[in-house]
Amino acid sequence: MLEARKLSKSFADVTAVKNLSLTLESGRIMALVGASGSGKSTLLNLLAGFADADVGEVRLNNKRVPGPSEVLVPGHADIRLVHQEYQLMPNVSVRENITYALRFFEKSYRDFRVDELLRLCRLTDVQDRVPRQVSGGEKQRTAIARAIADKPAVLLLDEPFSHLDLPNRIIVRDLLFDLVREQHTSCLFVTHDATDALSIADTLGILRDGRLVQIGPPVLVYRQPVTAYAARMTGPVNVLKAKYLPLLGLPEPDQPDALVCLRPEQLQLDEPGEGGRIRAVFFKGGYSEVEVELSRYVCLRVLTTRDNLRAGDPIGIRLVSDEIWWLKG
Ligand SMILES: Nc1ncnc2c1ncn2[C@@H]1O[C@H](COP(=O)(O)OP(=O)(O)OP(=O)(O)O)[C@@H](O)[C@H]1O
Repeated sequence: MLEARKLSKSFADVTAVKNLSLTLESGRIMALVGASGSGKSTLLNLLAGFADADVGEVRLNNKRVPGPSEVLVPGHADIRLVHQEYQLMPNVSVRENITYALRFFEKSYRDFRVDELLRLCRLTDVQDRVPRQVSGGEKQRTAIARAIADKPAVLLLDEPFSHLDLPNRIIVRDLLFDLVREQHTSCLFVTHDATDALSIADTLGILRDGRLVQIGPPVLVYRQPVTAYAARMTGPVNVLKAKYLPLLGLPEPDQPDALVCLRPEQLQLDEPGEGGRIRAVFFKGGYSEVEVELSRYVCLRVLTTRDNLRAGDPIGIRLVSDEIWWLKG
């Protein structure tokens, strides 16, 4: 179990991580979602023992993870961090990059384990190529294979999906699932895009300005975000003042200036009502996202499978259910 206890870290006048605590259970996947500059990379460096915390500590299975100022070689034997830039050795093959991580093991085990890792990470066919001869997805899987070669307890990943196309994202997602299931590795990854995090993580945290503003099961964070920021970081959303709810057929609220969060799938297109008009239609494949102007001040996003809609068409909107989520800020 990896624990962060009240971690804080500042650089000059910037506090990158503020009083942050979290617990990563073994064999689980945690995702932390945050905008650029929210402290994601700094937190990973603290968790991996590559940066000294100003306050607080990191513990792995109840033992303190020392920072770089306390050890000769920074880092921890049971915690691995895969950087966004992969940091592979450029002049040796994919196979040798992975083998290097096992250089202290006997040759027979090393060969067996490298073959196993190549299979797990779907790299067998490109094992003899050097990094510049493989795709971005293959480079990243090489970095992951190297990181997990000697079965660390914890794998930390910085933006593992951000440079990948959809097929490669699915491969990495499946790889992380297999890792957790077969080797009981704990994974924590940070990302600015919650799309993959929602489907893969057991726990989803929202980072803002170095603080963990919310953490919980992805379904809960998605449906009950505490703030507009948490709502927006977890997917398309309509955030509006409660005083506009009567435009959707709801009664006047007691707190007109409170914010409510309506996911596009909570709304449906309806017969043209009073003044509703389509502002834009974005085709998304299996569905379209439609922006509907209900008034001068209210424009809502709605999902639909209808494909006969055009900007300018009059349209109405109704709520699929009366469940409205009120934001706290
Ligand atoms: N070595 C450093 N010196 C000074 N400031 C730093 C340093 N590293 C990070 N910061 C600052 O700390 C804050 C958090 O940075 P961090 O890189 O952790 O954020 P991030 O969420 O990973 O951002 P991104 O998604 O853009 O990589 C930022 O304001 C950044 O400018």
